[in-house]
Amino acid sequence: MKNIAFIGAGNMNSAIITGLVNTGYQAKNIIVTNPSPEKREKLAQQLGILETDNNIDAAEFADVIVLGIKPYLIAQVCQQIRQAMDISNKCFISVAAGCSIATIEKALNKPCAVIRTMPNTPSQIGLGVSGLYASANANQLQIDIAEQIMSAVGITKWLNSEEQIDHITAVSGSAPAYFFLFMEAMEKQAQVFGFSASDSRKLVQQTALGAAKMVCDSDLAISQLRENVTSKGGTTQAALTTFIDGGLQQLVTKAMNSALDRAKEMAQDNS
Ligand SMILES: NC(=O)C1=CN([C@@H]2O[C@H](COP(=O)(O)OP(=O)(O)OC[C@H]3O[C@@H](n4cnc5c(N)ncnc54)[C@H](OP(=O)(O)O)[C@@H]3O)[C@@H](O)[C@H]2O)C=CC1
Ligand SMILES: O=C(O)[C@@H]1CCC=N1
Repeated sequence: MKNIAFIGAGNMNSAIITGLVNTGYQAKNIIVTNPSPEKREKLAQQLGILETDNNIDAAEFADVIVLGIKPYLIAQVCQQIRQAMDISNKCFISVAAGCSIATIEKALNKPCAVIRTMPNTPSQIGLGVSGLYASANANQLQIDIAEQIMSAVGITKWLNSEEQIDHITAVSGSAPAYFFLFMEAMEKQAQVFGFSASDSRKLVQQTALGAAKMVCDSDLAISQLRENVTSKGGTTQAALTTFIDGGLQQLVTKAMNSALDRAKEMAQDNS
Protein backbone atom coordinates (compact mmCIF):
# COMPACT_ATOMS: atom_id res chain seq x y z
CA MET A 1 0.00 0.00 0.00
CA LYS A 2 1.40 3.41 -1.00
CA ASN A 3 2.02 6.11 1.60
CA ILE A 4 -0.07 9.23 1.02
CA ALA A 5 0.61 12.72 2.41
CA PHE A 6 -2.28 15.18 2.45
CA ILE A 7 -0.97 18.74 2.53
CA GLY A 8 -3.67 20.83 4.19
CA ALA A 9 -6.42 19.60 6.51
CA GLY A 10 -9.18 21.86 5.18
CA ASN A 11 -12.60 21.05 3.75
CA MET A 12 -11.52 19.10 0.70
CA ASN A 13 -8.61 17.11 2.09
CA SER A 14 -10.54 16.24 5.26
CA ALA A 15 -13.40 14.87 3.16
CA ILE A 16 -11.05 12.86 0.95
CA ILE A 17 -9.07 11.43 3.89
CA THR A 18 -12.28 10.43 5.69
CA GLY A 19 -13.65 8.72 2.58
CA LEU A 20 -10.39 6.94 1.93
CA VAL A 21 -10.09 5.52 5.46
CA ASN A 22 -13.78 4.58 5.44
CA THR A 23 -13.26 2.57 2.27
CA GLY A 24 -10.51 0.56 3.94
CA TYR A 25 -7.26 2.40 3.18
CA GLN A 26 -4.83 1.73 6.03
CA ALA A 27 -4.69 4.77 8.34
CA LYS A 28 -1.01 4.11 9.10
CA ASN A 29 -0.23 4.81 5.42
CA ILE A 30 -1.76 8.30 5.57
CA ILE A 31 -0.29 11.49 7.00
CA VAL A 32 -1.90 14.94 7.06
CA THR A 33 -0.22 18.30 7.55
CA ASN A 34 -1.64 21.64 8.59
CA PRO A 35 -0.10 24.74 10.15
CA SER A 36 -2.78 25.11 12.86
CA PRO A 37 -3.25 21.96 14.98
CA GLU A 38 -7.03 21.57 15.49
CA LYS A 39 -8.10 20.10 12.14
CA ARG A 40 -5.16 17.71 11.73
CA GLU A 41 -5.36 16.51 15.34
CA LYS A 42 -9.09 15.89 15.00
CA LEU A 43 -8.50 13.78 11.86
CA ALA A 44 -5.73 11.84 13.60
CA GLN A 45 -7.92 11.16 16.63
CA GLN A 46 -10.99 10.18 14.62
CA LEU A 47 -9.29 8.09 11.95
CA GLY A 48 -5.95 6.99 13.40
CA ILE A 49 -3.91 8.64 10.64
CA LEU A 50 -0.56 10.35 11.25
CA GLU A 51 -0.33 14.13 11.51
CA THR A 52 2.33 16.83 11.54
CA ASP A 53 2.76 20.54 10.93
CA ASN A 54 5.80 19.80 8.77
CA ASN A 55 5.17 19.47 5.02
CA ILE A 56 8.71 18.18 4.40
CA ASP A 57 8.43 15.31 6.90
CA ALA A 58 5.10 14.33 5.39
CA ALA A 59 6.41 14.50 1.82
CA GLU A 60 9.48 12.41 2.78
CA PHE A 61 7.12 9.71 4.09
CA ALA A 62 4.89 9.69 1.00
CA ASP A 63 4.77 8.16 -2.47
CA VAL A 64 1.73 10.30 -3.27
CA ILE A 65 1.29 13.92 -2.17
CA VAL A 66 -2.21 15.40 -2.27
CA LEU A 67 -2.11 19.20 -2.37
CA GLY A 68 -5.32 20.42 -0.70
CA ILE A 69 -4.27 24.00 -0.09
CA LYS A 70 -5.36 27.31 -1.64
CA PRO A 71 -4.27 27.73 -5.26
CA TYR A 72 -1.85 30.59 -4.53
CA LEU A 73 0.09 28.35 -2.09
CA ILE A 74 0.59 25.40 -4.44
CA ALA A 75 3.78 26.60 -6.19
CA GLN A 76 5.35 27.75 -2.92
CA VAL A 77 4.72 24.41 -1.19
CA CYS A 78 5.93 22.42 -4.23
CA GLN A 79 9.17 24.43 -4.27
CA GLN A 80 9.62 23.83 -0.56
CA ILE A 81 9.24 20.06 -1.08
CA ARG A 82 11.52 19.73 -4.10
CA GLN A 83 14.29 21.73 -2.45
CA ALA A 84 14.26 19.28 0.46
CA MET A 85 14.29 15.89 -1.31
CA ASP A 86 14.44 13.83 -4.48
CA ILE A 87 10.92 13.96 -5.86
CA SER A 88 11.52 11.84 -8.99
CA ASN A 89 9.35 8.93 -7.86
CA LYS A 90 6.64 10.90 -6.14
CA CYS A 91 3.22 11.64 -7.57
CA PHE A 92 1.62 15.03 -6.92
CA ILE A 93 -2.17 15.26 -6.93
CA SER A 94 -3.51 18.81 -6.87
CA VAL A 95 -7.04 19.57 -5.77
CA ALA A 96 -6.64 23.29 -6.49
CA ALA A 97 -8.74 25.25 -8.95
CA GLY A 98 -6.86 27.58 -11.27
CA CYS A 99 -3.34 26.20 -10.90
CA SER A 100 -2.00 24.45 -13.99
CA ILE A 101 0.18 21.37 -14.33
CA ALA A 102 2.78 23.63 -16.03
CA THR A 103 2.88 25.85 -12.91
CA ILE A 104 3.26 22.83 -10.64
CA GLU A 105 5.97 21.29 -12.85
CA LYS A 106 7.80 24.63 -12.93
CA ALA A 107 7.73 24.76 -9.13
CA LEU A 108 8.96 21.15 -8.97
CA ASN A 109 11.69 22.10 -11.43
CA LYS A 110 11.36 18.90 -13.48
CA PRO A 111 8.78 16.94 -15.43
CA CYS A 112 7.04 14.97 -12.71
CA ALA A 113 3.93 12.86 -12.23
CA VAL A 114 1.23 15.48 -11.65
CA ILE A 115 -2.49 14.74 -11.56
CA ARG A 116 -5.10 17.46 -11.23
CA THR A 117 -8.46 16.75 -9.70
CA MET A 118 -11.53 18.91 -9.21
CA PRO A 119 -13.84 17.48 -6.54
CA ASN A 120 -16.79 19.17 -4.85
CA THR A 121 -18.02 19.46 -1.27
CA PRO A 122 -20.61 16.63 -1.42
CA SER A 123 -17.43 14.52 -1.23
CA GLN A 124 -17.87 15.07 2.52
CA ILE A 125 -20.82 12.67 2.44
CA GLY A 126 -19.51 10.31 -0.24
CA LEU A 127 -21.63 11.90 -2.96
CA GLY A 128 -18.90 13.92 -4.66
CA VAL A 129 -18.02 14.36 -8.31
CA SER A 130 -14.33 14.57 -9.17
CA GLY A 131 -12.87 15.43 -12.54
CA LEU A 132 -9.34 14.10 -13.06
CA TYR A 133 -6.59 14.80 -15.56
CA ALA A 134 -3.12 13.23 -15.53
CA SER A 135 0.07 14.74 -16.95
CA ALA A 136 1.96 12.65 -19.50
CA ASN A 137 4.51 11.80 -16.78
CA ALA A 138 2.03 9.99 -14.56
CA ASN A 139 2.25 6.20 -14.90
CA GLN A 140 -0.67 3.77 -14.74
CA LEU A 141 0.00 2.89 -11.10
CA GLN A 142 -0.19 6.57 -10.16
CA ILE A 143 -3.35 7.06 -12.21
CA ASP A 144 -4.86 4.03 -10.45
CA ILE A 145 -4.10 5.40 -7.01
CA ALA A 146 -5.58 8.81 -7.91
CA GLU A 147 -8.71 6.95 -9.01
CA GLN A 148 -8.75 4.98 -5.74
CA ILE A 149 -8.38 8.18 -3.66
CA MET A 150 -11.06 10.19 -5.44
CA SER A 151 -13.54 7.34 -5.94
CA ALA A 152 -13.54 6.96 -2.14
CA VAL A 153 -15.64 10.14 -1.95
CA GLY A 154 -17.90 9.87 -4.99
CA ILE A 155 -17.91 9.35 -8.73
CA THR A 156 -14.92 10.15 -10.93
CA LYS A 157 -14.65 11.44 -14.47
CA TRP A 158 -11.30 11.26 -16.26
CA LEU A 159 -10.89 14.16 -18.67
CA ASN A 160 -9.24 14.29 -22.07
CA SER A 161 -7.58 17.67 -21.65
CA GLU A 162 -6.43 19.85 -18.79
CA GLU A 163 -8.71 22.62 -20.06
CA GLN A 164 -11.65 20.42 -19.11
CA ILE A 165 -10.66 20.78 -15.45
CA ASP A 166 -11.79 24.42 -15.76
CA HIS A 167 -15.01 23.29 -17.43
CA ILE A 168 -15.80 20.71 -14.77
CA THR A 169 -15.07 23.33 -12.11
CA ALA A 170 -17.99 25.33 -13.54
CA VAL A 171 -20.21 22.24 -13.96
CA SER A 172 -19.68 20.41 -10.66
CA GLY A 173 -16.80 21.87 -8.59
CA SER A 174 -18.52 25.17 -7.83
CA ALA A 175 -22.03 23.93 -8.52
CA PRO A 176 -23.16 22.77 -5.07
CA ALA A 177 -23.17 26.50 -4.24
CA TYR A 178 -25.51 27.20 -7.18
CA PHE A 179 -28.07 24.79 -5.72
CA PHE A 180 -27.52 26.16 -2.21
CA LEU A 181 -28.17 29.71 -3.48
CA PHE A 182 -31.39 28.59 -5.16
CA MET A 183 -32.47 26.80 -1.99
CA GLU A 184 -31.64 29.86 0.11
CA ALA A 185 -33.83 32.01 -2.14
CA MET A 186 -36.71 29.54 -1.81
CA GLU A 187 -36.21 29.28 1.95
CA LYS A 188 -36.45 33.09 2.25
CA GLN A 189 -39.67 33.22 0.25
CA ALA A 190 -41.18 30.35 2.28
CA GLN A 191 -40.61 32.48 5.38
CA VAL A 192 -42.28 35.45 3.70
CA PHE A 193 -45.28 33.13 3.15
CA GLY A 194 -45.37 32.62 6.93
CA PHE A 195 -43.57 29.30 7.44
CA SER A 196 -41.17 29.17 10.38
CA ALA A 197 -37.43 29.20 9.65
CA SER A 198 -37.14 25.52 10.50
CA ASP A 199 -40.21 24.50 8.48
CA SER A 200 -38.97 26.56 5.52
CA ARG A 201 -35.66 24.75 5.55
CA LYS A 202 -37.32 21.35 5.93
CA LEU A 203 -39.73 21.98 3.05
CA VAL A 204 -36.97 23.18 0.74
CA GLN A 205 -34.38 20.53 1.63
CA GLN A 206 -36.82 17.63 1.30
CA THR A 207 -38.05 18.95 -2.04
CA ALA A 208 -34.47 19.30 -3.32
CA LEU A 209 -33.60 15.82 -2.07
CA GLY A 210 -36.72 14.31 -3.63
CA ALA A 211 -36.12 16.04 -6.96
CA ALA A 212 -32.42 15.03 -7.06
CA LYS A 213 -33.31 11.42 -6.14
CA MET A 214 -35.95 11.29 -8.88
CA VAL A 215 -33.34 12.45 -11.41
CA CYS A 216 -30.90 9.82 -10.12
CA ASP A 217 -33.39 6.95 -10.06
CA SER A 218 -35.30 7.65 -13.27
CA ASP A 219 -34.46 6.89 -16.89
CA LEU A 220 -36.58 9.86 -17.95
CA ALA A 221 -34.96 13.03 -19.28
CA ILE A 222 -34.81 15.80 -16.69
CA SER A 223 -37.04 17.88 -18.98
CA GLN A 224 -39.65 15.08 -18.86
CA LEU A 225 -39.58 15.00 -15.06
CA ARG A 226 -40.17 18.76 -15.16
CA GLU A 227 -43.05 18.35 -17.58
CA ASN A 228 -44.60 15.69 -15.30
CA VAL A 229 -44.98 18.33 -12.57
CA THR A 230 -46.35 20.94 -14.94
CA SER A 231 -50.11 20.81 -15.44
CA LYS A 232 -51.25 22.84 -18.42
CA GLY A 233 -52.35 26.27 -17.23
CA GLY A 234 -51.50 25.36 -13.63
CA THR A 235 -49.35 26.73 -10.84
CA THR A 236 -46.04 25.19 -11.93
CA GLN A 237 -46.41 26.56 -15.42
CA ALA A 238 -46.96 30.00 -13.92
CA ALA A 239 -43.76 29.71 -11.90
CA LEU A 240 -41.70 28.24 -14.76
CA THR A 241 -42.85 30.90 -17.19
CA THR A 242 -41.61 33.50 -14.70
CA PHE A 243 -38.18 31.79 -14.57
CA ILE A 244 -37.98 31.45 -18.35
CA ASP A 245 -39.16 35.00 -19.06
CA GLY A 246 -36.63 36.18 -16.45
CA GLY A 247 -33.84 34.63 -18.54
CA LEU A 248 -32.93 31.68 -16.30
CA GLN A 249 -31.06 29.73 -19.02
CA GLN A 250 -29.07 32.80 -20.07
CA LEU A 251 -28.27 33.55 -16.44
CA VAL A 252 -27.06 29.99 -15.81
CA THR A 253 -24.95 30.13 -18.97
CA LYS A 254 -23.47 33.45 -17.88
CA ALA A 255 -22.78 32.24 -14.33
CA MET A 256 -21.06 29.03 -15.50
CA ASN A 257 -18.97 31.02 -17.98
CA SER A 258 -17.99 33.38 -15.15
CA ALA A 259 -16.72 30.39 -13.14
CA LEU A 260 -14.82 29.16 -16.22
CA ASP A 261 -13.29 32.59 -16.89
CA ARG A 262 -12.28 32.95 -13.26
CA ALA A 263 -10.55 29.54 -13.32
CA LYS A 264 -8.54 30.67 -16.37
CA GLU A 265 -7.73 34.01 -14.74
CA MET A 266 -6.57 32.28 -11.54
CA ALA A 267 -4.33 29.98 -13.60
CA GLN A 268 -2.68 33.10 -15.07
CA ASP A 269 -2.35 34.76 -11.64
CA ASN A 270 -0.84 31.61 -10.13
CA SER A 271 1.57 30.85 -13.00
N1 LIG B 1 -14.14 23.99 -1.19
C1 LIG B 1 -14.51 23.50 -2.36
O1 LIG B 1 -15.70 23.39 -2.71
C2 LIG B 1 -13.45 23.03 -3.34
C3 LIG B 1 -12.14 23.40 -3.19
N2 LIG B 1 -11.23 22.99 -4.10
C4 LIG B 1 -9.82 23.36 -3.95
O2 LIG B 1 -9.34 22.76 -2.79
C5 LIG B 1 -8.30 23.54 -2.23
C6 LIG B 1 -8.52 23.66 -0.74
O3 LIG B 1 -9.78 24.25 -0.54
P1 LIG B 1 -10.57 24.06 0.82
O4 LIG B 1 -10.32 22.70 1.36
O5 LIG B 1 -11.95 24.51 0.58
O6 LIG B 1 -9.79 25.14 1.71
P2 LIG B 1 -9.60 25.23 3.28
O7 LIG B 1 -9.27 26.65 3.59
O8 LIG B 1 -10.72 24.57 3.98
O9 LIG B 1 -8.28 24.34 3.53
C7 LIG B 1 -6.99 24.76 3.25
C8 LIG B 1 -6.11 24.25 4.39
O10 LIG B 1 -4.74 24.45 4.05
C9 LIG B 1 -4.05 24.78 5.24
N3 LIG B 1 -2.78 25.41 4.91
C10 LIG B 1 -2.52 26.73 4.73
N4 LIG B 1 -1.22 26.89 4.41
C11 LIG B 1 -0.65 25.66 4.40
C12 LIG B 1 0.67 25.18 4.17
N5 LIG B 1 1.67 26.00 3.85
N6 LIG B 1 0.90 23.85 4.27
C13 LIG B 1 -0.10 23.00 4.59
N7 LIG B 1 -1.36 23.39 4.83
C14 LIG B 1 -1.64 24.70 4.72
C15 LIG B 1 -5.02 25.66 6.01
O11 LIG B 1 -4.66 25.65 7.35
P3 LIG B 1 -5.07 26.83 8.38
O12 LIG B 1 -6.54 26.71 8.57
O13 LIG B 1 -4.27 26.52 9.60
O14 LIG B 1 -4.66 28.11 7.69
C16 LIG B 1 -6.35 24.98 5.72
O15 LIG B 1 -6.67 24.03 6.72
C17 LIG B 1 -8.29 24.86 -2.98
O16 LIG B 1 -7.16 24.93 -3.79
C18 LIG B 1 -9.58 24.85 -3.78
O17 LIG B 1 -9.40 25.46 -5.05
C19 LIG B 1 -11.55 22.17 -5.13
C20 LIG B 1 -12.83 21.76 -5.29
C21 LIG B 1 -13.91 22.18 -4.44
O1 LIG C 1 -14.52 28.49 -5.39
C1 LIG C 1 -13.47 27.93 -5.68
O2 LIG C 1 -12.55 28.53 -6.25
C2 LIG C 1 -13.30 26.46 -5.34
C3 LIG C 1 -13.13 25.61 -6.57
C4 LIG C 1 -14.43 24.93 -6.77
C5 LIG C 1 -15.16 25.15 -5.53
N1 LIG C 1 -14.50 25.95 -4.74
